[in-house]
Amino acid sequence: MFSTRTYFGGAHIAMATCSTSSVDIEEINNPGAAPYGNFINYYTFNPPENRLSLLPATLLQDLGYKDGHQTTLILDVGCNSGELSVAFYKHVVPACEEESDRRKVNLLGFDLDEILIQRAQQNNPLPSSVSFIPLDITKDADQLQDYLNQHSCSQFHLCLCLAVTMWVHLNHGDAGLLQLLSRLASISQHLLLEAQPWKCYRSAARRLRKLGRSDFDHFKTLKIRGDVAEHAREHLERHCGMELIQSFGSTTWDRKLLLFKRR
Ligand SMILES: C[S@@+](CC[C@H](N)C(=O)[O-])C[C@H]1O[C@@H](n2cnc3c(N)ncnc32)[C@H](O)[C@@H]1O
Repeated sequence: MFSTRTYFGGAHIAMATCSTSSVDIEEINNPGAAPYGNFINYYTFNPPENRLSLLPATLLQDLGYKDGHQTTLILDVGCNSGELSVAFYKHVVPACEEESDRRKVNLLGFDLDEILIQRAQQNNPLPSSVSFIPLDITKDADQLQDYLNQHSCSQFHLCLCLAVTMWVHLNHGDAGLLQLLSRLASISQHLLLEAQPWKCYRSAARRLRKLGRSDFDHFKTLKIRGDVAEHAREHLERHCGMELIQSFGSTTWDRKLLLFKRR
């Protein structure tokens, strides 16, 4: 196992070393430097707009969460330094809305990397609506239940799980990936999922070997491989009571944004 944050000569390899335009951060970054995908400079390579441009600003209304009738809770899994969390919030809750309406939409972001969470907390421009906590989703999720209880809700209305699945999969194996999906499905009405494609796994493992470090704990024994997003869809639909309701197309990194809904 890796310690949560170990740096080996900087967290990224220069983009100039990459020859194809579709190469993405999980391929160009040094996984030895950020073995959980906890890159310190993630948003310099993957600005929030890359994904937000695919999502309608009316997403919450489209899902039936409108007119401030109820508290709407959003969960951001593996939120890194919080830039996408805040940008997503601003994207779906326009600034022109009354402050009271903004308060009715609350976003909780969490990440296992405490330093990234400190940065997210320090730079948070919307502390009355957006909050960040350190949490490893593969361990204990009591804090998520506490948050739901505080807001008198049984589930998050929308859960974002963007560019996290590969890191849980590589570090915790097939069982860890399926547990993650099951756990998120059990606490969410809607789940927006961006799973990294298999080519990113190969690149992450290759980079680690180049550093002379042992492989990710589970890479060679993974049975879930190939079309990971399709495997995730199957698991969510067959075992978690969710259904795919929309695909928002592919990002510039060739990743789909899949929206699931509790049946
Ligand atoms: C590639 S970044 C993606 C950040 C953000 N979700 C986005 O898409 O912009 C992956 C993040 O997942 C976090 N992460 C990985 N495994 C995690 C776990 N078990 N629990 C919580 N966060 C985790 C990493 O620390 C990292 O910040």
